[in-house]
Amino acid sequence: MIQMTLIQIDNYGPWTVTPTPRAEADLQILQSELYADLQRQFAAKGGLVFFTRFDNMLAVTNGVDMEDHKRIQKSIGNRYPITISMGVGAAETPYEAQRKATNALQNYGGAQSEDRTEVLAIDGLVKADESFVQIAHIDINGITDSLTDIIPAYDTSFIVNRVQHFLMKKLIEKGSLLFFIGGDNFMSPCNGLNPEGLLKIIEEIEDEINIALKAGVGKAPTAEKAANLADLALEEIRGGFTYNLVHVMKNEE
Ligand SMILES: Nc1nc2c(ncn2[C@@H]2O[C@H](COP(=O)(O)OP(=O)(O)OP(=O)(O)O)[C@@H](O)[C@H]2O)c(=O)[nH]1
Repeated sequence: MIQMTLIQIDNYGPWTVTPTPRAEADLQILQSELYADLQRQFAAKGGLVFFTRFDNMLAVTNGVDMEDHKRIQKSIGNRYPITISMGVGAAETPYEAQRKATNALQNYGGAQSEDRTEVLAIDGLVKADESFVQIAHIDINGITDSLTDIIPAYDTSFIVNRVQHFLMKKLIEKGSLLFFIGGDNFMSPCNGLNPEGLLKIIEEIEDEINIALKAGVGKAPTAEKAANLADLALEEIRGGFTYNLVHVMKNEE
């Protein structure tokens, strides 16, 4: 079972334009600092936050309990000019877990409802003995040599965004999520997706847009361990220890 948390800034839209539109640079600083702050606090408990849309962030939070969520929520409220509400859900697939988390929060009212602040809506938490996270770290082959050092930076960004769209569209059909994490890298919480299914998606994308991908897959009880195993599996592909385009590493504990 995987646990996903939706982190939503309370009543953020109206706040950004009250009393007049706030300087965009200040909003970018706030969003970036909030993301880093949440990443640090959830990572301390083995979680992993994806910036998603910044006003709405999704995190894999296996091992992060109700008290942990409350403490993080209170800490943000103490130090920021905004507050956050959170929804938590658990399921066999990441898509279903985030759907439950979102629905739990939506039941407390709208994102811009003035009556809804610092809500913690828990649909379900993963039990320790059922905690399982599968994460794929997906990377574009040789982007530095083939694109970054060759074509204009914006054109490379366009291609990376196109790859992201194709991956999201194909992975959502398997109940998996996909997040851009920087450079030419994506992470996919993908409980329930077998390596053959991921390989098929990689092959389809190469056929459709001529972009070669590779993926390390990590399986562990927490996001932190699964992501690290995915990184190690990806390094094994880079290092030529395997010629597979999808390489899996499991938690040995
Ligand atoms: N967030 C994140 N970014 C990474 C990671 N590894 C690389 N990057 C980013 O991705 C960019 C490209 O790095 P690489 O993927 O190693 O370069 P590459 O040219 O694709 O080489 P290969 O991946 O070996 O084919 C770097 O400039 C970083 O911005 C990672 O593990 N996490």
